[in-house]
Amino acid sequence: VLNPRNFSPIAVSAVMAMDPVRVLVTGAAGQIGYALVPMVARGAMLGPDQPVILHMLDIPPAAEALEGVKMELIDAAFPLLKGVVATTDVVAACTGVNVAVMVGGFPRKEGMERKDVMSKNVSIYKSQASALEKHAAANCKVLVVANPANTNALILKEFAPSIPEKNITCLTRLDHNRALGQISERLKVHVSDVRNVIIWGNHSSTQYPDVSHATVKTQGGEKPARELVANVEWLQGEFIQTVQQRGAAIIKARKLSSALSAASSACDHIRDWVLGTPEGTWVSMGVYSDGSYNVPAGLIYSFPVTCRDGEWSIVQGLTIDEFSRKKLDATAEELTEEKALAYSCLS
Ligand SMILES: NC(=O)c1ccc[n+]([C@@H]2O[C@H](COP(=O)([O-])OP(=O)(O)OC[C@H]3O[C@@H](n4cnc5c(N)ncnc54)[C@H](O)[C@@H]3O)[C@@H](O)[C@H]2O)c1
Ligand SMILES: O=C(O)C[C@H](O)C(=O)O
Repeated sequence: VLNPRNFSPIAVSAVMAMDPVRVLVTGAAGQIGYALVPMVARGAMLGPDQPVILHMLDIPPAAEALEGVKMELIDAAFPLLKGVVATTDVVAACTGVNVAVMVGGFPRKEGMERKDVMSKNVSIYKSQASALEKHAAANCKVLVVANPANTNALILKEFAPSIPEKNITCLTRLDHNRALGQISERLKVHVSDVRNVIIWGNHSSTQYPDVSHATVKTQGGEKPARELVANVEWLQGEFIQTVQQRGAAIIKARKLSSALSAASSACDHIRDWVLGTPEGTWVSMGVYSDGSYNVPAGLIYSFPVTCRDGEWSIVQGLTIDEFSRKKLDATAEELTEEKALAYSCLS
């Protein structure tokens, strides 16, 4: 995938003349898909100058709806959109894709725990892993959105051994953005002035939204968010629970899971991965653990990362206090259990 930030203005116009990037969205007839594909076609994912070809996959019962989404994409006359593949054939969907956003699956309904949806989803991810491995472009970047996102990504990684493990990630950027949003609401500051929150672990209610290193831009300079909030009880209680439970709160309110915020955060995730994170800013991504921060290796776990030249790196050297340590370990434990459960569903 091209990185327009590496080009001079003259070369950026050369990028326009280069090949479009092929972006796969699975579950494209669903509600996240419907919010996501226009964002991709408008350049919110890969930049305002990068042409794209959308590959949209869904299952046969959704084929007619998928065709309708394709009709709307044509009707919207997006200048960056150079083609649309709408299919129920996984091979056609995966062929030649540079970016794969895996949204397809069975969503959690009100009252369901995430574990309830696991068995329905891990078998989908096992079979789609093989299709991506065989047919996607070399170096395809994969983002798994469908829940259980971390464990689906892990299954995809395990059953697509020829895709580099660094290329398989899951979405915790929505949780990251939710944490930024809560701090901005509390302090009545603009959300873009808050940075460097961290989501550790699972995209579930055991995730640990951590503001220990977060800062807020003020007229007097950059200040620690903790100092400005000045309420440890709120930070260690209500704030964490609100972010952990936000997905459930949206389901309760909408009777559907979050869609526009999930789609927007998926664009943020890929954009920063491909184009790089701003200097001094990190974001949260679910990535394959290398044992950093004593998180067990071999899990897809959300860490603070910076991105450059299309590669993410885990931010190293952050101090972890005793409160945080317990939270990091609890969410790792849940992921270890999910991994075992996923394998038992597959066998
Ligand atoms: N990681 C996150 O932050 C996050 C946030 C919100 C939702 N989600 C998850 O994203 C997923 C999608 O949510 P949604 O609201 O769009 O659901 P949805 O039910 O509206 O859409 C899912 C789509 O996937 C399709 N699908 C089912 N099986 C498929 C398969 N094998 N291949 C391709 N497509 C398939 C369905 O037909 C449907 O069109 C859910 O698992 C949801 O829990 C994750
Ligand atoms: O929790 C869910 O299933 C919904 C989704 O993952 C979300 O965070 O909004």
